Amino acid sequence: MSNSTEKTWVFQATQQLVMDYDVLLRLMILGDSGVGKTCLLRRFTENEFHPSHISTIGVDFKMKTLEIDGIKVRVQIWDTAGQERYQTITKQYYRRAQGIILVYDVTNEPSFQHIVKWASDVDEYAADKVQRILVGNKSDEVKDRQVTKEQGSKVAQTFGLDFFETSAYTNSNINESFTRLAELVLEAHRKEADNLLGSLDDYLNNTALEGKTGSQDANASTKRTCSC
Ligand SMILES: Nc1nc2c(ncn2[C@@H]2O[C@H](COP(=O)(O)OP(=O)(O)OP(=O)(O)O)[C@@H](O)[C@H]2O)c(=O)[nH]1
Repeated sequence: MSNSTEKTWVFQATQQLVMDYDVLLRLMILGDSGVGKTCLLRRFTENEFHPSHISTIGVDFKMKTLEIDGIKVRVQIWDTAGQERYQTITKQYYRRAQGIILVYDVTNEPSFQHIVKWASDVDEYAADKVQRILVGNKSDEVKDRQVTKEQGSKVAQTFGLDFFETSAYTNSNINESFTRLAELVLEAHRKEADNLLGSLDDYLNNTALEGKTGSQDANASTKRTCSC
């Protein structure tokens, strides 16, 4: 391959990568050790389920692209360790998350009670605008259930969160949960983007008007409008 062909190929490949999505979102999964955070993520990104529990060390992440309202949304999802000893590390990632899934295990009452603690950590360490949903995982475990759907729903209502019961094992409500969180983040940030675009429009309209009324500035305002 000649040098210039190689450069063209690299440019095209890079361009392809760059064009692969419209928006990048950063989501995060929090909850006690063993509630199924890694399994939820693997089911969502790879459609796989692993019956063994290998505790996450620190933070891991996976990516997936979704299409929401015609927008290609690339989601980067951080899977955090539930074990207490990694909390100093994981808390360092909270601030950059735009959306957080708080997970408990419906067969494990203490993991449900700890949701209050996870939610207060989010309040303390995450960004003000962070979007959150509540997930009760392992809904397939009918016999061993300790937390009812109504209890989950009530806590979600108290915190003002959307609520899903999921099963990474049977693939129930997995896409729905992740997609809902991505939608909430998009909504929150779209308002911001719309406001910015609104201000830009106002600015351009005003400078265009100035251009019509004031002869001195006419050229300058036309240039500003064109360069956008
Ligand atoms: N029955 C059932 N088991 C599940 C489900 N999700 C996860 N598990 C099991 O629960 C155990 C823990 O799952 P993990 O995904 O490793 O848990 P985790 O929350 O990532 O744990 P840490 O990394 O220690 O924080 C594993 O044995 C999984 O197979 C589910 O939906 N149904």
